[in-house]
Amino acid sequence: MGVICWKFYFRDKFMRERDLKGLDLKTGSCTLRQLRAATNNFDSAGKIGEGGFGSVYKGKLSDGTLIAVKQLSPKSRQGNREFVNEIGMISGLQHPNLVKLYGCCIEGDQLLLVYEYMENNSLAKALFGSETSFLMLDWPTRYKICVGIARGLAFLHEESAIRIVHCRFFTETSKVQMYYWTKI
Ligand SMILES: Nc1ncnc2c1ncn2[C@@H]1O[C@H](COP(=O)(O)OP(=O)(O)OP(=O)(O)O)[C@@H](O)[C@H]1O
Repeated sequence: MGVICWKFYFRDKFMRERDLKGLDLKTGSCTLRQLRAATNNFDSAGKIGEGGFGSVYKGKLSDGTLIAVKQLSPKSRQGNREFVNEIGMISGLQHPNLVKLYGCCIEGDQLLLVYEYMENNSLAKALFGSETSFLMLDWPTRYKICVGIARGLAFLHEESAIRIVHCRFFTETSKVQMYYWTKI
């Protein structure tokens, strides 16, 4: 049994490394050590969400930049291949209404994506969250949020170098920055 697990582990690791080598990444890379330091060793107190890939942690780099670190869970419904696709697709995309990808980290069995931190978390939490995350949004602000989302989607669908159809769009997938600047 142990030998089979060992074989699968190394097969997965090899395939992931092979997939990543083929990608022309237009993003930086971070070390696991940097991200451990930034997130206080992935302290559960700093966990800000859970998505299809796994947990998301708030962190602070040594230069003071706030970041959101997505950690691929070994039990992730989405697999290594989707993770690699996400890096490949979004690493080259830039738009004011897309969350910036600062870099990624592939070390040992850890797969991590590092994004700009969005102060007000997800739109879902702003609209339907608990007392601490709920935001009182007036109609002009809601309108501004909708326009931001529409601009981001229009960019992905029609303006970016590679056309991307966002198939999983929910209030959870849009993030709200300070002053209600919305990004997807
Ligand atoms: N950049 C960020 N800044 C602040 N909070 C974030 C950020 N990214 C994710 N989060 C929080 O983590 C949660 C999960 O995000 P995540 O992007 O992993 O999942 P998702 O939005 O469902 O998309 P997917 O799983 O398809 O990548 C979000 O709902 C939000 O609460």
